[in-house]
Amino acid sequence: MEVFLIYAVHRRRRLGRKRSGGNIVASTKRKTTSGSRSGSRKGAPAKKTASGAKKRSASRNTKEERMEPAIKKELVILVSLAIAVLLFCSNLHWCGSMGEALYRIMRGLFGILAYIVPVYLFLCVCFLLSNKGSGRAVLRTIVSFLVLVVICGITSLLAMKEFDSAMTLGDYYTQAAETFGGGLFGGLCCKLLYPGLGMVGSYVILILLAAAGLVFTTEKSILNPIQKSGRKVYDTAREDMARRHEIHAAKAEERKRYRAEQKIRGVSLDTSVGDSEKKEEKRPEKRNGRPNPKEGRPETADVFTGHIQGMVEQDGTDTEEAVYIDEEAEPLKASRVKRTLTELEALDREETEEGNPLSVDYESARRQPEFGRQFVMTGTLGQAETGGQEETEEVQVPFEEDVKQIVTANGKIIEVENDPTEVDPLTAKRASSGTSIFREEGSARGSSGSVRFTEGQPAAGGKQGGSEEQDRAAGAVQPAVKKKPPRPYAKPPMNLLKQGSKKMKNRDAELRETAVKLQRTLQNFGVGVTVTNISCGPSVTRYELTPEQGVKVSRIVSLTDDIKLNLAAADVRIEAPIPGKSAVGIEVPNQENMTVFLRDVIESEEFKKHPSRLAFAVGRDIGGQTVVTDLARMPHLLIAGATGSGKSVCINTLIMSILYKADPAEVKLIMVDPKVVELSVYNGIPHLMIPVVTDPKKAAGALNWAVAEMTDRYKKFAELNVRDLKGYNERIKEDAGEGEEAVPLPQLVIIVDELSDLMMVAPGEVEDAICRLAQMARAAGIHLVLATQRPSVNVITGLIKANVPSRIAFSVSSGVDSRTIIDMNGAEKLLGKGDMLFYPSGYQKPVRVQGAFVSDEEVSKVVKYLTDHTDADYSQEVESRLSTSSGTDGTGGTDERDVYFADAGRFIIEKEKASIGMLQRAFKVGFNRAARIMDQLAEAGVVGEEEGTKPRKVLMTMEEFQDYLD
Ligand SMILES: Nc1ncnc2c1ncn2[C@@H]1O[C@H](COP(=O)(O)OP(=O)(O)OP(=O)(O)O)[C@@H](O)[C@H]1O
Repeated sequence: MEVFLIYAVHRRRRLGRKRSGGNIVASTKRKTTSGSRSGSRKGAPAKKTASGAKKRSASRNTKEERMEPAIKKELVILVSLAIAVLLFCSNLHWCGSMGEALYRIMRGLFGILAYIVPVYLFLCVCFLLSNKGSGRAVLRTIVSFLVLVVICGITSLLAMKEFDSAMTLGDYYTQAAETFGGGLFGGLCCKLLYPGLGMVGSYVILILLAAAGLVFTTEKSILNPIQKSGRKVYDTAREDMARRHEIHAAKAEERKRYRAEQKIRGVSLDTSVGDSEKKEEKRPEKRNGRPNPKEGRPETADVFTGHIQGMVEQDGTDTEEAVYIDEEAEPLKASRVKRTLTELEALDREETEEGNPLSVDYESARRQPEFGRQFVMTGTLGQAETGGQEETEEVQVPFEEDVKQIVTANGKIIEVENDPTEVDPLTAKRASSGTSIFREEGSARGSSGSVRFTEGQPAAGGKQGGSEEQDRAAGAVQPAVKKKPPRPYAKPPMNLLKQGSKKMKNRDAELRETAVKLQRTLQNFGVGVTVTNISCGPSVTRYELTPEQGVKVSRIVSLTDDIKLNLAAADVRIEAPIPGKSAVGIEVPNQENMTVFLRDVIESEEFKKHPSRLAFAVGRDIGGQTVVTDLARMPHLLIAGATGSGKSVCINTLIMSILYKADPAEVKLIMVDPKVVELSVYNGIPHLMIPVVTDPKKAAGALNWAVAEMTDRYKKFAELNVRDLKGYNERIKEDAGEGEEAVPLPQLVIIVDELSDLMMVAPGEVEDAICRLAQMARAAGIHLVLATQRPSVNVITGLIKANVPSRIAFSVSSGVDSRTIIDMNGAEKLLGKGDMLFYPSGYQKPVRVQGAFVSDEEVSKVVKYLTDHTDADYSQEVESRLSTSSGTDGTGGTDERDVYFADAGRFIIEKEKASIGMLQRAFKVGFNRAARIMDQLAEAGVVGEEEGTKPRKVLMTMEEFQDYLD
């Protein structure tokens, strides 16, 4: 044991000494005291004294041993420093004759480098001392000396004018002591290299040697900094390039924005010289900022990317009124101006050929029946232009909504009888036979004549033109009487809709990370799964998991909350299992939602190639696939979801799909919007059968009309012995004789936004009509789309549900609501904003889809386009039926009061409380009937109006009520 202790102490001392001197001292001291203590314990004082002295001397010896090298080192440093300083001072001639001698030696050996030699020597000494015993340090020092020698050689070469082979090393020594040079060592290098390599070769070799020596001595690469600085230069260049790109893009953006801001600022076809001068003054302001205003007249209307720049010149006078229209922002105007400019070209050509501007006017006016609403303009030309003769002219002036007032260049004012906004200045130009018309809002430049406008018919063919010519010959104004043929349906252009960005963010890493997390989370709970597939949709990503053998699917479902917690997801929906796959789907919301723009879906092949006129661009599914369905096959659709979940947007996409796919002759729409604000925007489109119905009472009438129409259609089908609308339309086409035109029956879509409002007003009637339609209308080509915010059983009754097989569930607040809509949970986990469960008839399970998005602005643009290009074609028959049915819908009239009306009134007055539930219980009636009775009581003034959740006020006493009944 003792042996072991001694060994341990000894070892510690050795270790301590290795680590640091201080520690060694401490351990030695400890050892000494412990030794003395043990000695005293043994009780041998003499022995103790002797051994103590021995040990003290031993310790002193050790101390000395240890101190010696340190002092030596210090001494060496001090001495070398002294020598270095002495040499340095000698170089500066401060050290007398001895210093001079040293200086001469150093100059003789190293030449001009003698000044750095003292410093070099001192550094070498320090370096060698601190790396004592290291062979490599010695080698590096030697190499550094060689580097010094090589530098001396370079200095010699620099100092040398011509190489003198006769010079000895002694000459170099003495010469360098007096002049600039590399000294003896420099001379040695020159003598060795110069004869063989010449000046350049010697330089190259010496520089390379110096570089190599420096690299070896310093152990630092000299190429690294070069590389680094090269990279720096490259990076700076790249940054510069990127900045230039940015600036360029910003400029391009700015130019684009500027063009987009351009509107038609006016089109001047002025020809008078005086006016052209005035315009000269205006020009700089109008041109300001425009890109390259052209001079002279272009051959054709100049069309460049997204813009049209037209320039019109008359009688050789450059009027330089350019037309700037953003084709994207104002496609209607753009196309109109394009057309008008082409016509003007043709007109001017004809003017040149025939020299008769007036006849050209009529010809060109006749050539454009597509402007639709047209006017016959008659007027008297001013004296100045006609040379004192008064002339009456007629011209077809197409519709142009922006023009407020028209004043001819010569100061004529055109009075517009109908609506002054319906005049196109470009076409009006023709009226003044070569003189121009200048548009200026609210200003007139004197008047010497007037032009009167009367609403007329569009010129149709040569017949009309002929009569106009006769009229002109007679100088009389004849309003046209021919019935206006309907304008053909012009499908709205695609650029009215917004396009989504095609760029997809690379989310691979994120998806993989989530998949690993998901797998690990389930494994932590003892559920072994493997993620086999990931489908990344616009708003949700589905991870498909394959459970290991023996894992129950229900265990995965029960871990929903833990998955949510571990993935930090707002909500996850588990589809266990995915229909048709042996996998469980876990749907995790994306961090960033991607909007699916309607245009992208409408432009997809699926939609374009869809044969049905009722193709409905629904959106994109979880795999990013476009979902397009056929409303005719659904055949009725129920859309339900909480407020703000995306129902109205969905209805808008459905309507827009129809507008982009079907002609009004093929599909007609009836829209019911008790909320007033949602669908009223569509008023005026040619597909509408009647203006959007906003009165819930009329809505019941509209549904009843649809039932009557359905019955009527079935009768027609029976007459022709066909089964459905398709068969009927084919048959009448076949049966139509030559020259006869078959009028096919259109498909009819009835859209109700907010069914609950209708159910409140006329529950029985609405439910009956809906059920009858839902049961039978498919073959008659009548389809229902019902939307509601309240997925309660009072609104979506069992009957309605049974007869409306296709459903779309948007986000709802509870599983109960979800079950009311799609008979299963799931919609409560949706994210809102168009995230839907799409469950058309024929599907086994609902499919999660991100609905297409169309904004209100896009809808307004499309509607405006349609109202501008086609006429609304409302059915007078349906309208008149609705207006007569609104008062007798069976809910409000006193004749149709419920049999319980009087009893219910008395009951409520007695209880002094008016609640539908109370009536239900007291009279054992259903909610709808009780609500109807309550409405009748409110109408009679027995109870007040609904006040949200508060009960209605009771307003009559029993006597008053009795008086009322009497
Ligand atoms: N498919 C979609 N893509 C992106 N955002 C959508 C989508 N559908 C709806 N939204 C967003 O949700 C908002 C509300 O949508 P919407 O007006 O259709 O809800 P709603 O269910 O009709 O509400 P309410 O019943 O109160 O009228 C929209 O303004 C839009 O910002």
